[in-house]
Amino acid sequence: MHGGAARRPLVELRGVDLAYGEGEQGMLALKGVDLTIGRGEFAALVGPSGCGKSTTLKLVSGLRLPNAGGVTVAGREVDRPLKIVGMAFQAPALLPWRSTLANVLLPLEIVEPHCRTFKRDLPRHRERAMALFEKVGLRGVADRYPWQLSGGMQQRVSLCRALIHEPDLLLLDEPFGALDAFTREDLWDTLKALWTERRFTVVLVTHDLTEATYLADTVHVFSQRPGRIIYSRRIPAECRRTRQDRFTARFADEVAGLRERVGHAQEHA
Ligand SMILES: Nc1ncnc2c1ncn2[C@@H]1O[C@H](COP(=O)(O)OP(=O)(O)OP(=O)(O)O)[C@@H](O)[C@H]1O
Repeated sequence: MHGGAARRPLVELRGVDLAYGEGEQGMLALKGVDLTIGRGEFAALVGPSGCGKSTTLKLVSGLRLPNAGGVTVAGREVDRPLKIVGMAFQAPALLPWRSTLANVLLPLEIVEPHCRTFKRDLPRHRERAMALFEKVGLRGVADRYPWQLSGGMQQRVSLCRALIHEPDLLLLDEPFGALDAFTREDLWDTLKALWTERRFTVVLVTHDLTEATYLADTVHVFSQRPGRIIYSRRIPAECRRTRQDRFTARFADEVAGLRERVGHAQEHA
């Protein structure tokens, strides 16, 4: 089954190969990847280490171009880095000499077309950042520096920075991987609330099958390298409404089913 096929697709990969390096020195990271993600969908990419999940995000964002096949976002072929995406990674990568607010406003300050009117629009941007802070539980931190914040707070700031320009597409590469379990689970709910309200499209790379099952509409499992998608599973809505849903037999079955597929991919290297 291919999740999102029923909705208007926002992201499409068709027969995509991607190699790092050239000729005999080259290494094929992805081979024949087909993936469709519907507008407003929350997709998770899981699979064995090194199977090409992060590489897939690089292709979607235009940081890498495929050696074969095509990548389209919103119906247009991706042939250069996209400006309509927000991105967040495992390391929050905040600039230590900038306040929290200045970190969050950075994309608006440097990326076209926002940078042209940044000064003029600053009051509006500030207001939007404050509303985001409020939403993600970061009240009162605007003037603090990143090094004055906990790891979980820094990751919340990174999420705000990824969302400040109201992107249609949010790409997340293990954003919760380095956090303790309690903070991670709080952030799941923060992200879920933001997504439920705004319905941007999300592509989340994660090793955590509980996280994938709780957050995503559709989970895609990659094979061992060279990666391709070997299984796509639409997660029933009743598994991921509230945090209590994570403690149900239904949820456990979903996670177990995915674990089996990932295990199978690992065995068939
Ligand atoms: N810039 C690069 N140059 C050369 N090889 C690379 C580069 N980036 C990734 N690779 C290789 O491509 C393969 C896929 O990497 P990628 O980071 O996409 O996998 P992943 O599934 O995200 O891995 P993990 O789950 O361990 O984070 C790996 O073998 C990796 O070593």
